[in-house]
Amino acid sequence: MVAGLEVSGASVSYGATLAVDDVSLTVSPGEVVALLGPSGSGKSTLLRAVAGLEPLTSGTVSWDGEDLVGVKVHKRGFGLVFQDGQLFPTMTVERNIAYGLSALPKATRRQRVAELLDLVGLAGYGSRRPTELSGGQAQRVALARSLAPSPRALLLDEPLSALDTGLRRRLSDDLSRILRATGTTALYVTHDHQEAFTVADRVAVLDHGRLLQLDGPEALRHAPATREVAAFLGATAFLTQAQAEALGWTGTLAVGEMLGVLPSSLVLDAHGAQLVVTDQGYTPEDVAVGVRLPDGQRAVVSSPERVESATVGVRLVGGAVVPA
Ligand SMILES: Nc1ncnc2c1ncn2[C@@H]1O[C@H](COP(=O)(O)OP(=O)(O)OP(=O)(O)O)[C@@H](O)[C@H]1O
Repeated sequence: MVAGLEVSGASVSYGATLAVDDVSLTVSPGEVVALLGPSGSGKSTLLRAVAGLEPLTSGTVSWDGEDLVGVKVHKRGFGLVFQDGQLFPTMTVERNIAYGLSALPKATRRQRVAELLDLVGLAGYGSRRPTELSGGQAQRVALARSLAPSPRALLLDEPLSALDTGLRRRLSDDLSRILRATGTTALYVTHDHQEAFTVADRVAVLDHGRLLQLDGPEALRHAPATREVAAFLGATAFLTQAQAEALGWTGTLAVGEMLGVLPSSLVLDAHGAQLVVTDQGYTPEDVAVGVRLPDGQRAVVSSPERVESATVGVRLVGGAVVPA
């Protein structure tokens, strides 16, 4: 028996669309697993199936070995957080958080609400209405409300995606801290790589309803299971040992392996291989310089400034090892 959440051979169809295709995964107690994938990859459908909001076409969802198929949403013991926290607009923040705590004596309830407000950094906001909160504050309240009844697991569907980028980064750090401080078991849907890698212990990469890989951030970065996963994580080119060495790489590939070139794999080096600059784009931190590799593939190197010449010297210092 596997403790925690176990999804086994789960499929969900909408008519002819197979939205989730034979997915199996486990989330151990206290673990946070992110479901990451492009739009339409089946992340939300899988989460909704775990929540009981979507029926499985086949497979099972269980908790501590107890089959949950047929168990109603509110009987599953999971907390849910959605993109728009769906707070009750006429209730104060305090009453929103206390919503699932009606069984507790009043004093205990108050104490629990105060604890949660403190946990999400909103002590003193209890008497406000949701309309008097910023988007980020509202999502913090939604999180506090879901955590209040101490659910056995939290299911979060793009909880930060309605927020602007800066706030999303800060809140994903906070979320990660809060989930760990409370030892919460969580399944977390996002299409944002950075958010997934910040919040989760392990990341499940989905595409076309299939689970491509489920691993820790380190393993995903350095050893993606397939070229498909590497490309999704940002690899733009795949090199043989000889091609990598020609760019200054000093590592060794085993037979049947290739090196995926990520944006962090190349550095500027005046004495390195001279490559044609194909395009340049500003990011808030740097200039992403597109270069043409000798075999015609495109890669990206980070530069502090715009490159004014037609070619630039680069050296390959790393990459993701993938099966050829
Ligand atoms: N209620 C529905 N009826 C019919 N098809 C649906 C329904 N919900 C989702 N789908 C289809 O199922 C597939 C998976 O959708 P899902 O919303 O799970 O993807 P997602 O990875 O969460 O995407 P996004 O990041 O855009 O929210 C898509 O092809 C989608 O069009």
